[in-house]
Amino acid sequence: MELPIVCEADFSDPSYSFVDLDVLIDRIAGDLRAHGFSHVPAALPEPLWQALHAEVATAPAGQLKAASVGRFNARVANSEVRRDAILWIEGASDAQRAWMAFASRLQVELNRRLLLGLFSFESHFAHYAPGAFYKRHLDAFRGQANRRLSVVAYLNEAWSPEDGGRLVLYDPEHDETALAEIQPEGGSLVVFLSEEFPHEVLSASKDRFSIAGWFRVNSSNSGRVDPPR
Ligand SMILES: O=C(O)CCC(=O)C(=O)O
Ligand SMILES: [Fe+2]
Repeated sequence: MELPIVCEADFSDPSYSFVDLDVLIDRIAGDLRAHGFSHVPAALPEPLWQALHAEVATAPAGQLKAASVGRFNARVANSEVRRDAILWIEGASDAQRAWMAFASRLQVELNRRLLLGLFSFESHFAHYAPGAFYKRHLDAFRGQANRRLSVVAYLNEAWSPEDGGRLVLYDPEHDETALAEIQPEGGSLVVFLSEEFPHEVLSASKDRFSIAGWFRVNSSNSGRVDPPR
């Protein structure tokens, strides 16, 4: 589930490659530096997000599991908090490997530019059936967690404002203030500091598909001071 990045081999269909990856990563890094979050519409190549959409939308019944909340052995399904169903991405297809190769590149480049110390990446498909939501939450608990950066990619064709399903990002200082309300349009990408931004997923009137992922720092080092000389 949690895979240290070991290589950047490109296994994938050439139509999955990013045309201007450096420009995209520069933009994400600049936004993170200035605001702590980034929203880039039409970030992913269309053939890639469409292939990912096809995988999750046609997954055999029962492959996606009710998502849970809480940490470690306290994890429980809690349908009052979230109602999505998830499937972990572990490289089962060219499209999954292309997504993971993108995440790997993002990890390396953001570490280089922002010194975030990102160490590993995990991500899952998510399906929000009509009416499903994810109430306001933080992806990491300040001080304890090793989730440092959250990434969400949307996989929905022809989404319109009336369909609902927006991601609302709240201001870390005034958590009644919405900083951004993001439509889950296919190919768009949202990246934000996991410990900083409370956020929620509003219910939608149709099926909503996405990928949610997290970069972690190395838990065996986090919070430790340097050893004495
Ligand atoms: O799908 C989204 O817009 C965000 C999902 C989310 O917040 C999560 O899975 O933690
Ligand atoms: Fe979240």
